[in-house]
Amino acid sequence: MYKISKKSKQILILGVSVMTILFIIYKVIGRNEQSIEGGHGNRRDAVEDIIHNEHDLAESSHRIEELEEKIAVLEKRIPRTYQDVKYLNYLTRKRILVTGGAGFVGSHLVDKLMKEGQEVIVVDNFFTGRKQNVEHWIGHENFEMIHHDIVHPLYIEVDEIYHLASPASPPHYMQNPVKTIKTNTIGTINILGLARRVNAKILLASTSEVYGDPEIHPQPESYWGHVNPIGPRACYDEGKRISETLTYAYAQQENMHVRVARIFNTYGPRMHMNDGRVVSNFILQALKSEVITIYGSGEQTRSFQYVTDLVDGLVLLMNSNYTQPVNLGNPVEHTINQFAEIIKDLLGGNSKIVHLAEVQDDPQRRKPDISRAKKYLNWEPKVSLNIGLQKTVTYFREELRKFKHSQRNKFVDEH
Ligand SMILES: O=C(O)[C@H]1O[C@H](OP(=O)(O)OP(=O)(O)OC[C@H]2O[C@@H](n3ccc(=O)[nH]c3=O)[C@H](O)[C@@H]2O)[C@H](O)[C@@H](O)[C@@H]1O
Repeated sequence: MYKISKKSKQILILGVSVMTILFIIYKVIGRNEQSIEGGHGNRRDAVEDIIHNEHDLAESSHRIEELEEKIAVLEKRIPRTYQDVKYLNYLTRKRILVTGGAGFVGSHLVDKLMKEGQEVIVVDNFFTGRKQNVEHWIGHENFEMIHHDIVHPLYIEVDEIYHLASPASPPHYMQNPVKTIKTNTIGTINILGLARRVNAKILLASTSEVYGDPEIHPQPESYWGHVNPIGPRACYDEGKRISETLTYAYAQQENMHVRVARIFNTYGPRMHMNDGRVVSNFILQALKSEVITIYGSGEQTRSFQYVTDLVDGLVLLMNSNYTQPVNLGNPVEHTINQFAEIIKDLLGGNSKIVHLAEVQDDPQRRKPDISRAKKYLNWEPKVSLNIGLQKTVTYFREELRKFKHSQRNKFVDEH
């Protein structure tokens, strides 16, 4: 028998093992190479897909741009209808800036000035103002809207300025007190600076809040007020007080034409649903059969004027020669308890009245002495509380309907 030596056996085993290992390594490398090649192929496909998609996207956005241009052209052909405006020739027509012109009061003033035939420029940062308040004038040749925050300087040419820009509802101005102060200090300086540069007459919308929690009743313009300078309302009260100070300082130093209106509680259509002031709160609560919320005892008083009375007064003041502050408000005074009952009676419904915590520094009695406005402007309010509230209720009913409709659509979209 052929005998294999022990050494040869070892060499043979070693050789077979090496061959096996080499074979395994070869197989593994081969597979990897294959997968690398395959990977390259997938990536190439993916890159091609991306290029293809980008091309599609570019083509689609180009097509969308084309369609948008076409829509714009077609829209221009649709005749828009506007409320009638008077025709004024270029000698009598004024260019009037309304800061805060998309707000509740501002937009009613814009309506009045537009109908008079003036050229109106609205400046608003839309913090509390809304485009929908003035959308019925968009596109009119006498109307222009600028999205601008008056804490930055503004350079335009105007003849008159109604300076209304500032949040006015307590929950709104307290929500961002620093912004409220900036608007009423830096913002007012910017607008006074603009008035000085272009020699425009300027009317400042001040407020009954400059009287703070008054110790004199009713409040005449000669009263200096009772304001807590570090309380939660101070951002607005002191903001408006410094606005008045600035206005008269500019008037004296720069020989400018100024007017100051101290506006008392005002209500009407276009108040925001979230305005938070008593008129909108009570009406909405009664319409929704929710509880009517009285802050504190409800024995504090207010005197409510309808917004169109106010804007009539603002325009009369601007056109007068009177330069001292003028109260604009309705002197018919009610306690908040009485006002809640008035709203309940008007709307029927079964809302309950509840008393919540009292608001800090809430003025306890407020009623304007309007003898100045009567004497110098021949102005007094015309719209009774009953008529004004009915118009406001009609507006809020419609707002609620639109809101419910939008909520229903939202629900349908989401499901
Ligand atoms: O409406 C206005 O024109 C004025 O509104 C506010 O002053 P305020 O009188 O405090 O206005 P509201 O928030 O409407 O409050 C009036 C009274 O009703 C009370 N209130 C308000 C809301 C509510 O839900 N329940 C309620 O009892 C308040 O505590 C306050 O005593 C602003 O600070 C003024 O600048 C602005 O000129």
